[in-house]
Order: sequence, then structure tokens, then C-alpha cells
Amino acid sequence: MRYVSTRGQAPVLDFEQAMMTGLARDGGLYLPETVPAMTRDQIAALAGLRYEEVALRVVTPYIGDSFTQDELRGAIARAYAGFDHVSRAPLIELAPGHHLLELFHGPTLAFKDFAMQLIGQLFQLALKRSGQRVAILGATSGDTGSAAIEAFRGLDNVDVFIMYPHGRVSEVQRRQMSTPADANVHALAVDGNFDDCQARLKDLFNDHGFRDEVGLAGVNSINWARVLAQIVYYFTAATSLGAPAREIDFTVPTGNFGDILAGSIAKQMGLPIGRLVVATNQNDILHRALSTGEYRVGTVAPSISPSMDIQVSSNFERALWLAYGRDGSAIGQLMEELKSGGFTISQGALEHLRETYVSGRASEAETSAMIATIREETGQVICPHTAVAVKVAREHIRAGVPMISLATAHPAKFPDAVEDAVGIRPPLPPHMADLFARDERITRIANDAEAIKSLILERRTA
Ligand SMILES: Cc1ncc(COP(=O)(O)O)c(C=O)c1O
Ligand SMILES: N[C@@H](CCOP(=O)(O)O)C(=O)O
Repeated sequence: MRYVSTRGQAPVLDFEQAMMTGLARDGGLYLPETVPAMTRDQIAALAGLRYEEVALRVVTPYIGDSFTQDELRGAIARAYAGFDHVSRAPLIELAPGHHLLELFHGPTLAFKDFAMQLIGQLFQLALKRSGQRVAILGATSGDTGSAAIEAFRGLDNVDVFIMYPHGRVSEVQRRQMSTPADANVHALAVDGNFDDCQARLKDLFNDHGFRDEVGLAGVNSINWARVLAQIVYYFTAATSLGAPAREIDFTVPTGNFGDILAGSIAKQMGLPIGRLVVATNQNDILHRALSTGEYRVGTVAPSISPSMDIQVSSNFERALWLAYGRDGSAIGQLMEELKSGGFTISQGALEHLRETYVSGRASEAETSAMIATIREETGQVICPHTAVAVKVAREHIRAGVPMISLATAHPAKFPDAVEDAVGIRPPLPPHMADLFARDERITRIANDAEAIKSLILERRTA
């Protein structure tokens, strides 16, 4: 399997190289040159299999010679062994025809664990083989950071530097990043918003001298391996509701567009997904872009679903590349225009996008009201990101087509928003029960690439 950059100017790589490279050297994002199809029979055969077995079958065609089947099987087994639910991603019925896919049973209580735990295992295999040492740099609006830290903490050939927007993540999220005592973990509170963190991350990757000097690696959904691992649960969920014999719709609470992009790849592989519904909070650039064709960056407004407080949505570049017929120079041009605030999507590309995606948004009041409604109707307490999805999903449910909303985080990560909505603070699970008693270690840092570079050079141990 060969991987190509959305901007068409970077070397073509194999899976392991693409995973270790992260951001392509032309500033673009790697994608497989062709998406491997699964036959109807192959998809039907997934129903009822253990999550790990489905993962092996879905992921294998993308790996090429990078890892043996035994290595991959072992990595998958270790990745999901720590999840606290036997199904890994259980599906529960919220209302007739509307289901919740619970993606928060991993160690850090958000969907990020599905990919990060697997990447952690694959990185270790690759680094052991190459003898390389890396400095992982991540940007987070709250969940990617703790998942990355959990997957890489304590390794002696990896340092993990995580930038998060100071004051804009929940206290639980912050403590998940600031309390691990491992010397290779560095939580950086950046004076800016998530878009600033992600922009600085790309600045550092685009500085090839620095990148090579410290062995920079990325585990945001910039990294194709992240998206790949997230494809799997679309298959487990859809086949458990009758796919491929019937069509299934999904609603995905969306910010950086990695999770829903994974759904679109599952669809390209042959999974009969009808609609992929992009659900945004008040930071609704994606909803506006899909509705009007204008991708215009606004100001990031802090919300009660902070992990989706994103305006520059990294993986939308991958969706655009597919919609523009894989034209790297067209994408390069759009990304140049983005530097001045945005661009207009061509009519052809917009139509292509609309064949796959529909969209909606939830205001702050609607999000909070939906947490209360679901509690009232089902007794279930959902997190604010999930509430955004459920609110938008309800507007898009079609008769006879099951709708699956992705429950991307555990409500205990956002106790203030949940308490405001329903008057209760969901308890943290036992392994995190003493989170508020643990010591924190945070470095406050300016929104400045040079300052971040100096810090990495000074602190790296690997
Ligand atoms: C809890 C939660 N829900 C939804 C999202 C949005 O996912 P994506 O960035 O893949 O669109 C995020 C952040 O990634 C998140 O942490
Ligand atoms: N919501 C994310 C933002 C980064 O997304 P990623 O999927 O590109 O890592 C977060 O929680 O950090």
C-alpha cells in the first residue's frame, strides 16, 4: 500500500513511513493511494466477531509489508486489552431507530483511545526495529492530549510534548495531561486557542531542519494511522445493526474532521453508510462550509463542548482532496488562500462533498437542553459532545434507516456542563478516582513557534 500527500509534492511512502512521518513534508496529509474494497460477503462475515478480529481484518489491507500479521494481531490485542467493556465499542438503543455508539471505554475516557492505544503499540514495534528516538508533538483541545500521554508515557525512546489552549479545556482533561509523573511527558499550556496550537504544530513540522534534528513525530489525526484505527468501529457498529444487508446513517460530533473522515473511508471500502452527518457546536465552520460552499475561519468561541472548539479543521483537507479529484495543486492553492482567512469550494467539489456529508449545528442552549432531554427520556447521562451529535442526529433521522450517533467522551470528563444541565456530577471511574489529589506539572508557554522549539530542545530526554 502506497501513501500520497494531499498536496502532491511529498515522497510517496509505505504505511510505516507514513505513520512515523505524520505531516507530509509538503505540509499536506497522507492518504492511501487507493482505498481497498471489502466485498459484501467479507463485510457480512464481520458481524458478531470480537472487536479485535474486526480490527485485524479492516486494518490489514492498509499495512502492506510494514508489520507481519502476528505483529499486527499482537499490537491490536495489547491495544484494546485495557478497555473496560468486553465489546470495546458497545452500541445501545437510545430510541427506536436511534443508537449510541459508546466510544469512551478506553483508559482516558474518549474515542481517541481507539487509535492512540494502537498507534502506541505500532510505534513501539517500529522504534525497536529502527533504534530511532522521537519527540512526539501533539496539539489538543482536550482529549487527544491525554490519550497520547497514556499511550506513550514512560517509554525511554519517546518524549511527548502536548500543547493545549490555556484555560480552554475542562479541569478533568487538564489534570489527565498534567498529573502523569513520567519524565517523558510534557504538558504545555499555550496562550492561545486550539487552532493556534495546531498551527504551531504545523509550523514546527514544516521546519525540516528542526523536525529532523529532534525526530519529530505526530499523533494527531494528521497521522493517517489515527484515521485508520477509527474506521474499525464504523464496521462493528453497522454490521451489528444488519449491514451490509441494510443502509446505516451515522452522526459524528465533529471538530478536526478525523472521526467522520474515517466513516467516509469505511463507506468507500464498501460499508453501506447512507448519510454521514457532521454535527458541530457553535464553532460551526464545517456546517457553514457544507451549507454555503464558503470555508471562512471565524473566531473560536469557547463552548461547553470544548474538544470541538476548532475553526481550522485539519482533516477537511483530506475530504477536499477527494472532492477535488485528488488534485494536489488545487489543494495547495486552497491552503494558501486559507492563510488569508478562507476559500470558496468549487461547485463540483461541493456537490461531491454533499454526496457523502450532510451537516447541522447545536447552540450552547441546545446542547445543554439535549443532555437534559436524554436524561429524562432514557436515564442516560451523555457528554456535551455527544449531545451535539444527538441533537443534530434527531434532525436527520430517516424512516427505516438506523441512525448511530457517536458518543465520543465519557460525561465525567465534563462535570460542570453536565451538572448545569441535569444537576448531577458524573463520578470518575475507579482508576481516576484520585485525579484531583494528584500533583500537576504544567509549563505555560507563549503562542510562539520559537519558544516551543527551544523548550523541546531543552527538555527532550529521548
Ligand atoms: C469528545 C470529542 N468529540 C468530538 C471530537 C471531534 O472529533 P474530530 O476532531 O475527529 O472531528 C473531539 C475532538 O477530536 C472530541 O474530543
Ligand atoms: N478534539 C481534539 C482535537 C485534535 O484532534 P485530532 O483528532 O486531530 O487529534 C482533541 O481532543 O484534542
